[in-house]
Amino acid sequence: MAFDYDTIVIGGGPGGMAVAYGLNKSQKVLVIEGNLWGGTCPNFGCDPKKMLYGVVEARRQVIRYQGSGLSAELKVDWAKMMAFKRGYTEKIPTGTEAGLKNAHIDHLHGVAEFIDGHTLRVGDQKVSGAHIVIATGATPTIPDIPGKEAFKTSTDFLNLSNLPKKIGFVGAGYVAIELANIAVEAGAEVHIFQHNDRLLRNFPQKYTEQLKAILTDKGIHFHMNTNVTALNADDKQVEVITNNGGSITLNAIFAAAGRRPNLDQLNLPGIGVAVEPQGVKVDDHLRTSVPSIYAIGDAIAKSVPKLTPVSGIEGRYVVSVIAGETEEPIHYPAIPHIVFAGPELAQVGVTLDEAEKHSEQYAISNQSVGSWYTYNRLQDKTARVTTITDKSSGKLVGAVVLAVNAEELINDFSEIITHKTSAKQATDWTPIYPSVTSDLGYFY
Ligand SMILES: Cc1cc2nc3c(=O)[nH]c(=O)nc-3n(C[C@H](O)[C@H](O)[C@H](O)COP(=O)(O)OP(=O)(O)OC[C@H]3O[C@@H](n4cnc5c(N)ncnc54)[C@H](O)[C@@H]3O)c2cc1C
Ligand SMILES: NC(=O)c1ccc[n+]([C@@H]2O[C@H](COP(=O)([O-])OP(=O)(O)OC[C@H]3O[C@@H](n4cnc5c(N)ncnc54)[C@H](O)[C@@H]3O)[C@@H](O)[C@H]2O)c1
Repeated sequence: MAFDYDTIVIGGGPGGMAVAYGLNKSQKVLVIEGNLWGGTCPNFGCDPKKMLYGVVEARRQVIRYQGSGLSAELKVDWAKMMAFKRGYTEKIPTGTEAGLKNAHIDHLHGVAEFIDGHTLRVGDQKVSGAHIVIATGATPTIPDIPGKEAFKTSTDFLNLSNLPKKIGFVGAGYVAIELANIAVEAGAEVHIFQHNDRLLRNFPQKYTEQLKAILTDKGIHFHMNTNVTALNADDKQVEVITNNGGSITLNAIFAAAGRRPNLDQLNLPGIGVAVEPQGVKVDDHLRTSVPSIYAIGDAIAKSVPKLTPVSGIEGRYVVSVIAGETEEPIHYPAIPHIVFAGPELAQVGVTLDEAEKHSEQYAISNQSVGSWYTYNRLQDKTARVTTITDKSSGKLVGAVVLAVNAEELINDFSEIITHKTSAKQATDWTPIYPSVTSDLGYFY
């Protein structure tokens, strides 16, 4: 049977793009995008978030240096900071589309819906492919409570033209903590409502409690064990009603209670693709229950974190499966994850909980490093690093870092873990001195 395309990709985010560019060399490929070319990460996720984070962190670093040679009092100009962000994001959709044109990859703007395992409807067009890859990402979950129409999302936050005076977040995960930190540093009164007593559940509690204390010192109000039960909004303000009988009036409330896969418009039940609450069900070759259809990225149910690099790994893996280059199941390297909260909290590999449970197998080294040269230089007094080594091999298998520049050390640790580097190999070279990497030898 002849199809219009060898492979059709639904979703023009990091996952979908990895598939399109990977297969384009050998196949006729089509990418379909229903919203902004480039997807969540560069338009309303990682990249714009980190541009705002960079500005507020620069101000915070000046505060850390008070008494060490800097004394300026800096204020965040929200409108100018947003203009800086827009200078980047406004070019993303057209730039991404231009990249597809230059690479001669066919692309279609519109929302795709399955007709059968090989055919899609996009508006009034029908297109068919020998393979179809679902790379549709995820979208914020809106808590189902009376007045829920008043909820704004992370996308709205990253587009706010003015910073509201008093704002709240429902949830205490990555999105809430990162955006709350930006808002409080920029001068807002910030409230976080979390239904249990745990923030950032994917990180060790000892570290999240330390981060919570730091963020509380910055002025964030944590309302733990608190359910938001209703919202009562007018044009200017929103009354947030909670289960413990209280209420607080804010100028904006953001839903940051997780993200759900974008599957509603695909007609997956209609064509027999199995779905779980966390996303499309896939096997260890990222095949769905319909053999011609694969799924990747934030749209799938999986145990690894839903992050941009993971969507990329899965996209490149599906390329090799579809191209017939591998029959091996997908193998994930050690995947670092981080919350950019000034300081940054990052983790990779075997978790601290796991290491504590299996003390016969793992050795844990927990060090307060605030007085080390690298962290003292930055006046990062609360910096802390935990390394986890396998007792039998002596090799590093996990790490947690809380520091203003945790992204750097965690990247080093990830590389060491991924390549199963021995302590000798890890330190048998000459990094720049002084630098984060030149400290590696002290962790062994
Ligand atoms: C505020 C925020 C901050 C983040 N920060 C980080 C970070 O610092 N680091 C990190 O690694 N990750 C971060 N993430 C997560 C990261 O953005 C995602 O993991 C990543 O974008 C997933 O890529 P994807 O290709 O799977 O999906 P997406 O990037 O979501 O792309 C999917 C695309 O599919 C399109 N689509 C959906 N349904 C259809 C349809 N039926 N037809 C056609 N097109 C469709 C969507 O419009 C979208 O453009 C952040 C996310 C958010 C929200
Ligand atoms: N730095 C990063 O890499 C980064 C940044 C932002 C987002 N992300 C990605 O986006 C995903 C979504 O982030 P997120 O923060 O929305 O989700 P999350 O799953 O990290 O956190 C959701 C939080 O909301 C809480 N919650 C759920 N329902 C609630 C309710 N009704 N009331 C109060 N609290 C409630 C949960 O207990 C949890 O603490 C992340 O899992 C991650 O994959 C990554």
